[in-house]
Amino acid sequence: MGDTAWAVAASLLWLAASCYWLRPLWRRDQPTGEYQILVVWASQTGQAQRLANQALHALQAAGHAAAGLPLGQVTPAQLLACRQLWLVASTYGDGQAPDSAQTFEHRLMPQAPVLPELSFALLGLGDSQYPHFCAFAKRLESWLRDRGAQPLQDSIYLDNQDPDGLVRWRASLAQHTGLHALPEADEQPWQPATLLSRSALNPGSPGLTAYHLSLQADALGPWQAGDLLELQHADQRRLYSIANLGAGKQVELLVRHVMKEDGSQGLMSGWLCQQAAPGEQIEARVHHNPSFALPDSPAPSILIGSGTGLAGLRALLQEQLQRGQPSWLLFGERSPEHDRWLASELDQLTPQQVLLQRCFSRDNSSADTPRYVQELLREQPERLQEWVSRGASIRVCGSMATGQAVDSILQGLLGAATIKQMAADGRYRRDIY
Ligand SMILES: Cc1cc2nc3c(=O)[nH]c(=O)nc-3n(C[C@H](O)[C@H](O)[C@H](O)COP(=O)(O)O)c2cc1C
Repeated sequence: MGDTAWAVAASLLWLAASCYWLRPLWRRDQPTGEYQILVVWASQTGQAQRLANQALHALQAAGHAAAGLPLGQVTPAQLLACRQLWLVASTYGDGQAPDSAQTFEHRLMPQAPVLPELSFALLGLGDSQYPHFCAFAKRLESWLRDRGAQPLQDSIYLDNQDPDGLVRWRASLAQHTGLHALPEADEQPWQPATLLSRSALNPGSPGLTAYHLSLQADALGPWQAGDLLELQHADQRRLYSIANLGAGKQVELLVRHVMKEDGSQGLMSGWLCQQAAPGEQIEARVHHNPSFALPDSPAPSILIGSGTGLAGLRALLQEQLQRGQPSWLLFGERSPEHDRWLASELDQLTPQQVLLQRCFSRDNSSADTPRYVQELLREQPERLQEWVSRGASIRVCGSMATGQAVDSILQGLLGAATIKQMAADGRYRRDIY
């Protein structure tokens, strides 16, 4: 093709892309959905999704034509056609929408027409220890009110799964569905799990010791990579990322032995990492977290994390190995001598199976050596582009600080729009804590 032909082709492409992005998203003449009631969730780690599913089952059991879907998949036509919206939304990051709902907030919300025929009930999930409590759910509420939608009741903002708020939400569901006995929350029953083995992952590390634990749990039921295990002991409950695939009856965790500044230890981690002897039992149940699972269609994956964030990434890596798909694993810890976690297992994988890159915050070998995973990533923009263009999904697991630093590098290297689109498509997900 000559230069002129290239220029014409490029202009046509640009015009088509502009028309796509600038097309009116909210049109009343679009084909309408068939459901009068929509139950919609915006969830990062599955809790909002579980509560929304419970609401959906209640509405369906009462004979309503209701459909459930994640906020990121709601189309303008569906919202314009439906009469009642039940919405459960968590807040993530620093007052942000969960990753999968970001496109909805930034692209669809600003363009919405008035919705005076719509009624809504909203349940916000959050934690008041964060400065922007339930901020995303509150933005959704004021957006709906601005658009003329009518609240069915006062919105409920749940602080850390506060039981009173949950009772109010269940009561409002019962009132609107006409059902007296609501289906129980979509929780798994508690099951006994026996501690089988415990080994230190980082003996001699300048950081707190972390352990690789294995628990026998015959009645636990299946789980998939990305799911979490909730443990209950002495009135304490904690959620941990499951570190292995759910084929057998043994569930593995990577747990840091938490020591507080006053010298006391974390109650659950103290029990798991020190007090419990092999053979002792604890109660456990699986929390499904489908949004962190890998997309259904096989593709490469980029797994980024630090510390015990390796747990969730290891389960995903095992799934990739089973699928015969390559992974790029970037793992950060403290000491190059003592923090090569799971080295005997990871180092024997072939470069075709996993491109393994470690970095250490206390690595003094040279001033230029990357110390954090975000620095490792920043050094390799071409490789990142190439993996993403091959359809790779990105999963980030670890501390909030790591998650945010990686996010800003990814936005810088791939562009904010690409990251938003990848989040909406399930190709970019974070499990950070
Ligand atoms: C990394 C992280 C950031 C969070 N940020 C906020 C926040 O800014 N405001 C808030 O109210 N809750 C915040 N939360 C609490 C979650 O909204 C709360 O745990 C919720 O139940 C999660 O629901 P989900 O599993 O559906 O995502 C945060 C939780 C995590 C793990």
